[in-house]
Parts: sequence; C-alpha cells; structure tokens
Amino acid sequence: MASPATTAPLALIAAGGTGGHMFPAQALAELLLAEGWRVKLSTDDRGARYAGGFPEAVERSIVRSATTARGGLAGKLAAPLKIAAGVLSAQAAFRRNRPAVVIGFGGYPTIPAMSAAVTLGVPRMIHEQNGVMGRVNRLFAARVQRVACGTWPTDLPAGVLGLHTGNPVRQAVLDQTAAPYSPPGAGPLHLLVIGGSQGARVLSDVVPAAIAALPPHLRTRLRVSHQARTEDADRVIAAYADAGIAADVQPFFTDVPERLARAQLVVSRSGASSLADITVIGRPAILIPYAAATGDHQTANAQSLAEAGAALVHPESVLDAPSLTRDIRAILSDPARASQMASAALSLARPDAARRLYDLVTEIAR
Ligand SMILES: CC(=O)N[C@H]1[C@@H](OP(=O)(O)OP(=O)(O)OC[C@H]2O[C@@H](n3ccc(=O)[nH]c3=O)[C@H](O)[C@@H]2O)O[C@H](CO)[C@@H](O)[C@@H]1O
Repeated sequence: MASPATTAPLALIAAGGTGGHMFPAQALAELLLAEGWRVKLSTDDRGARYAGGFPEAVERSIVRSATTARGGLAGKLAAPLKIAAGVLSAQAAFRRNRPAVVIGFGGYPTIPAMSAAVTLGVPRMIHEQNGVMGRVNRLFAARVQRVACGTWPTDLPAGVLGLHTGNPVRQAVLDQTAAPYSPPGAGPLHLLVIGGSQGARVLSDVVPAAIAALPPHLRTRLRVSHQARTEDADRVIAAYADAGIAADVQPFFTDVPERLARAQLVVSRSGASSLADITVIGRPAILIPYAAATGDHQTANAQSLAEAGAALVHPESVLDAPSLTRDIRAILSDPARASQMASAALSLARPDAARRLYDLVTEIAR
C-alpha cells in the first residue's frame, strides 16, 4: 500500500525574484503542508536566496528562466532560449510527476511552470500581491482558473475576474498576530527600520541622521534594528555609534516578526508583504514608498495605511532628515496617538489571507 505521503496531492508553487514574491509563497506552502499536501517550489537562484524559511519538507527545483525586460543586448537575445529550455524541463517534470495544481506568485522564474501548466492542462492560478499587476502575472491572468489579489482593487486585464484574498503572511508573523502593543513609555523605545527584502539605500542615507537629531530623552532610550544593504552597513553602524545610539544593523533580519512585535514604531518601504506583516501584528509606521516600483504601486500600498490613520507617508521626492525627525518624535512622544495608529493598522489586517488562498487552491485542484 502506498504511504499517505505519496498519495497526498502535489501543489507546485512557482515564485521568483525578490522576497516580495517568495514570502507569500512560503505562507501558502506552510498551510498546504499543514493540510497534508506535498509541496514543490519552483524558483531561480535569486529566489532561492529567500527560500531559507520554507519548511524542509518543501522540495525545491531551480528553473532556468530569464527576462527580456532587463540586461544587455546579449542577455535579451539569449532570454527566449533560456525560457524555452525552462519550459521544456518543467513539462518533462510535470509528465513524470503531475501536480494537482500550480500556483504562481509572479516574477519571471514562474514562466516555465505556468507555461507547462497551460500547455499540459494542469489546474493553475496566480496570486498578485500589488494593486498594479506584475508583467508575468499579467501575461498569464487570462489563462488561469483563479486570479487571487493581495491588494484591492487590482488593475486586472479586461475580462479577468479577480478575487481579493489579501497577502498571506508567514506562520512566524501569524504567531505574533495582534501581539499586545506596548506604547512608547518611560522605558526603551524599539524602532525597526526595514527596506523590503533587499534593503533600501535611502533609509540608510536618511534615518540615522533623523534619529541622531531627536532630543536626548528619546535618543538615549532608542534600540534601533536597522536593515541595511551590505555595502551601506559600515557607514550606518558608524552613524549610530557617533550619535551614541544603540543599533543592531544587519543586511537581513530573520526574526522580523519578533522585532515587529517589540517595536514601538516601524520605518519601512511599502512593499506588499512588509505592509501585510505590519498590519497583522499592528504597529504604527512611517512609510517611504519606492517610487520606481511598477506603476508606483508602493505609493498606492502606503496610501491605504495613511487613509486608515495607521501610517505617515514620506514620498522619497521630498524626504529629508528634519521631516523624519519631526514625525518620529511626534509618534514616540504621544503614546495615545501611537496606540491609535497601531489599532488602525490592525483594522486593515488580513490574517486569513493564506486560508482564503488555500480555499481557492482546493476549489480548482484535481
Ligand atoms: C523594491 C520592490 O520592487 N519591491 C517589491 C517587492 O518587494 P520586496 O521584495 O521588497 O518585499 P516586500 O516588502 O513585499 O516583503 C519583504 C518581506 O521581507 C521581510 N523582511 C524584510 C527585511 C528583513 O530584514 N527581514 C525580513 O524578513 C518583511 O517582513 C516582508 O515580509 O515585491 C513586492 C510584492 O510584489 C512589492 O510590493 C514591492 O514593491
């Protein structure tokens, strides 16, 4: 008799590029495994760097793919060949071990698995994290059975019906759902500074200077966790040290959920998963959208928190240290306001997003 593990349905999750695609994929993978599914992850080398948090039981396959949207002429000319090779190998893999469903989270590394699913008639769906669809998701939107949307409204191509699920967050974030907020008081003040999955130079340029200009009664109590790109880390460490500020500077914090739970205030980019994490745990935020994101979607993402009273937004075009000092000081000096912002963030939370996505998976899998 076959073991339950081999009779369990197989879900193939395709995601790639940045953590912005990988973290929601991880959230769904965790739930599928908990529900008894087998799960495979199809990604590229870059995506694999963010796969460290995926459960061990998730089988990984590194695909060949490429984009014609970036890189030099030689890369652009070679891209169709690489994509074709990736599609052929995904089709061969599907013939050996046919998935019950394929779920794409966007990014060009999803092209081989999504194409193989379309050509072999495997049930398939996509999840779009942002209000403006990514290029690859847009390409497949009309060829899948379900289009799940993290943000609403999402600009779907004509004739495509989207379903709003929210952006799924990892189990480690769910473990801190609505962890009680401790408003800024007389004790230490925890400030978390995160720039999306890759870090953001602008935060390293401006935040240490803004914090150094805070009045001593706030500055001396600060405990800063600052995610800085490796190339910026030395100057960020030096800036905090010169100002006598206790700071933990790392290129990537593997324990963001715990640091978020401790934080009195978060300064962050407004990528989809960062905001999902901030709202599920419920913390006040100052957001600095990445203006060059496709369709300026980070500004739209940030706007929904600003409108709910959960965040203050500083567009990069007018960002400077004095205005940031003013807002950090205003929030850290006003516990009632900070608590209101934390509650407003929670009011936008979708902790059930992974479950909603899972329900769509079970509807179409066969
Ligand atoms: C620059 C860019 O184009 N960013 C896009 C990218 O986001 P990007 O890859 O920057 O990621 P997101 O902001 O969506 O998510 C980052 C995730 O990394 C976690 N984290 C962050 C820092 C850290 O030290 N440790 C850690 O675990 C955050 O808690 C969050 O869960 O994809 C998202 C989803 O398509 C988009 O909304 C973003 O606009």
